[in-house]
Amino acid sequence: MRSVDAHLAEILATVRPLAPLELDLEQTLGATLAEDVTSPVPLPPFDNSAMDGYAVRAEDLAELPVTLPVIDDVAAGSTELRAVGPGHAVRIMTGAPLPAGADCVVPVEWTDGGTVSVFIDRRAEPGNAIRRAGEDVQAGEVVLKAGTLIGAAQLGILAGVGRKRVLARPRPRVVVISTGSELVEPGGQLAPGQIWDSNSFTLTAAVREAGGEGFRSGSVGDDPAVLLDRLDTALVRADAVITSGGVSMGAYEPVKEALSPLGTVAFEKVAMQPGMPQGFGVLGDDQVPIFALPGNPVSSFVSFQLFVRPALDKMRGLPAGLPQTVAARTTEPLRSPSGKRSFLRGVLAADGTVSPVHGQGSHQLAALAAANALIVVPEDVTEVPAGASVEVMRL
Ligand SMILES: Nc1nc2c(c(=O)[nH]1)N[C@H]1C(S)=C(S)[C@@H](COP(=O)(O)OP(=O)(O)OC[C@H]3O[C@@H](n4cnc5c(N)ncnc54)[C@H](O)[C@@H]3O)O[C@H]1N2
Ligand code: MOO
Ligand SMILES: [Mg+2]
Repeated sequence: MRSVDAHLAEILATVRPLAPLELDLEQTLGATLAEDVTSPVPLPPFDNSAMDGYAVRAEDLAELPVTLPVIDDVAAGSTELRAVGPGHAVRIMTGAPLPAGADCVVPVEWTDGGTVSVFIDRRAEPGNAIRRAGEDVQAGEVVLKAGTLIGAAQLGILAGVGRKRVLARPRPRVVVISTGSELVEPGGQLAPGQIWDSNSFTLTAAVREAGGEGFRSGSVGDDPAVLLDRLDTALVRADAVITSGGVSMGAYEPVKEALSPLGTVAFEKVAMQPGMPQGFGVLGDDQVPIFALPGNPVSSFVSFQLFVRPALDKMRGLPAGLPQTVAARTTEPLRSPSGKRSFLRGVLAADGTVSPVHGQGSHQLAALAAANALIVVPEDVTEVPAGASVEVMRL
């Protein structure tokens, strides 16, 4: 048997970061920047008002209350500005450029709101409610470094510095294929012996949660030839492929049968529970990674978290490794097979305790859905007493 760490190491040694592409701004959510992005201008580009109010000279507020003539009215976007002379006020809106001569803004709440003249009864210090040019970003400053994962805020600052296109590693495109002649699409009728296909949905959703683009290709039954045909189609658009089922010791194991002869996909027993039987390798001239995950729903889900997610991180140009763990105290005794790392499904509570869910079989998908964490029991531990500290991966 191969250890969890050795299996992941083999996977990470094989997968490569995707090549950067010029992406349209709107395609960049979840992509990873492949260039340092600088701002061509300072941000804000000009001194402007932080509040709706009146731009004045602070020296004119020396004696309060005071009434000043309103000589102009500037909205955000205004370009023709009259300078604020001594004893003058300009009505100004948030974001509007500060007129020359003014050195502070009096918020409208401190005034009578007048449009011809304004009555002010509260002092504003020089600089009050003014946002200075370059206060956020200097011209030429790097706002995002290569390697940054683009979320909503990062996408926002790309737009904020005027970028329409950026060089970034795209989200990996992953095709998900399930195998098994017992599978029926949800919504269809079950005949005796049949079940609804859940893995193709779970794994496609897991790809999306992990920052990839998931394409669900549905089930190919148990025929290795149909699988090979489906893989040919998938390879046209896929950066990686995931299959579920057909990798164990049965008489009909289409994934193993189809891929073993190619010599580029190895089927292993990984020393873990669940998820022991699985395969990994590459397909086609482009050496597209393929993850042949076990059919049991919990086994394929756990294998995804341990192996596919880090591989997708690497393809995205992000740091890649086993999911982080946190320490927790188990509320119940735990058992684990000797020589395998166990990933028990549990509920991690706010008080730092974790409770294994009822139903630890690798077919028990409802129990997985009730869990929010995997309790990791090392290979050399077979029993953990209640109250002991355990490592936990959040789901
Ligand atoms: N003699 C042995 N039998 C089995 C072994 C073994 O070592 N010796 N390993 C067991 C373990 S562990 C696992 S895990 C499974 C792996 O099975 P396969 O990858 O070959 O998957 P299948 O046989 O196709 O299906 C297993 C199980 O999962 C259900 N399944 C499959 N696909 C789906 C799907 N898309 N949605 C929902 N459920 C699915 C399928 O109906 C089976 O119940 O092998 C054990 N056997
Ligand atoms: O390893 Mo299997 O994944 O236990 O059910
Ligand atoms: Mg099987």
